[in-house]
Amino acid sequence: MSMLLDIRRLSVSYASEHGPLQAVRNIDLTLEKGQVLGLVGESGSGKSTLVSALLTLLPPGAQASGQVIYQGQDLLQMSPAQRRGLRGNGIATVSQDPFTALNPVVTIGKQLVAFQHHKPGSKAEKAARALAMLERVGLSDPATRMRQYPHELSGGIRQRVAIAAALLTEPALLIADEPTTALDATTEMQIVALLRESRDVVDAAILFVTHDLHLVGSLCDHVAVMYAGEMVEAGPVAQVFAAPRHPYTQALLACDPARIVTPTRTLPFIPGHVPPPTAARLGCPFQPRCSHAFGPCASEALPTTPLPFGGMVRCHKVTAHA
Ligand SMILES: Nc1ncnc2c1ncn2[C@@H]1O[C@H](COP(=O)(O)OP(=O)(O)OP(=O)(O)O)[C@@H](O)[C@H]1O
Ligand code: NI
Repeated sequence: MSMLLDIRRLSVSYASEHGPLQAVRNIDLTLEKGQVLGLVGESGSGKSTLVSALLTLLPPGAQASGQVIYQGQDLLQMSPAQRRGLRGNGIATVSQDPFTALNPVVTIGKQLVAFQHHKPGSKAEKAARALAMLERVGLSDPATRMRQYPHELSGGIRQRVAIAAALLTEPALLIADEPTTALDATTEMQIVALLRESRDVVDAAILFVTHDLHLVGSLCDHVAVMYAGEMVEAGPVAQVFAAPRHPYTQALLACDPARIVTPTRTLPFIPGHVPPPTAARLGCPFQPRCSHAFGPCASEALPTTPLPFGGMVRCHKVTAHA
């Protein structure tokens, strides 16, 4: 497999009255062609900030440093024009709220044709492709859907249309940031199944952002775990789920409702709080909540330990026992 995305020492800070908010801290992350990577972490861990940085969509006042190398080019160094070209032709996104991707006053059909603006072919050919794609994402009566407006569709159908729109651009990277949060559990599983199939429709890598480890298990082959802006563990899902090394990953897995009794849609619960992004940081961010914490955890910079099958973990306890 070849490298598609190579994030190196990425840090992002937002400006605030109380000084800079360090939302993403020194993250290394890679994504290979064809991989489906789940990015997990509790609310506020910096997942969406990382996604905004790699889409170069950070708000004014935010600062990113490091490198985001996509198909050999550093996105952080590209001109806005270069990035626009790329976004239409390489990276596609599906967000939590498909309304943000769809224009409320234009029919679905017209929008799906417009999404292909940089692709060759006549309008009629593009409309035919749109129709076929709507069928492919599992919509009944796609011809009627083409004539409808976004508000005429249910949330689940809108999300399918948004995925169809993304796939029509034939992306090499599909980024889905909590695409199922607004949906009921049944529709959620249907959308996850659809995303799983999408990797065959186009030859895309998928970055799937969620706080739900259960969804990661059913969709992803790799997982990266963030905590308070830092990457704490990453690796193939099979390895990480079978033998999580970081106490935070262990706690998240232990809290996964699907692994306990009947699945619920509540967030995992670990006692304590995520440190605020304003805090100056020494040692491990999880230390105050960690039952395994010892000497160096509160004061010494986190070591990175490589794991078999390309994984890694950042934990003093792991290094001490290595
Ligand atoms: N535009 C912004 N300005 C200032 N601070 C921000 C901004 N966006 C996010 N933050 C802060 O950055 C930190 C990381 O937020 P982010 O949204 O990236 O986390 P997340 O992991 O995506 O959380 P969630 O699961 O809730 O979506 C949080 O402390 C958040 O309050
Ligand atoms: Ni988010």
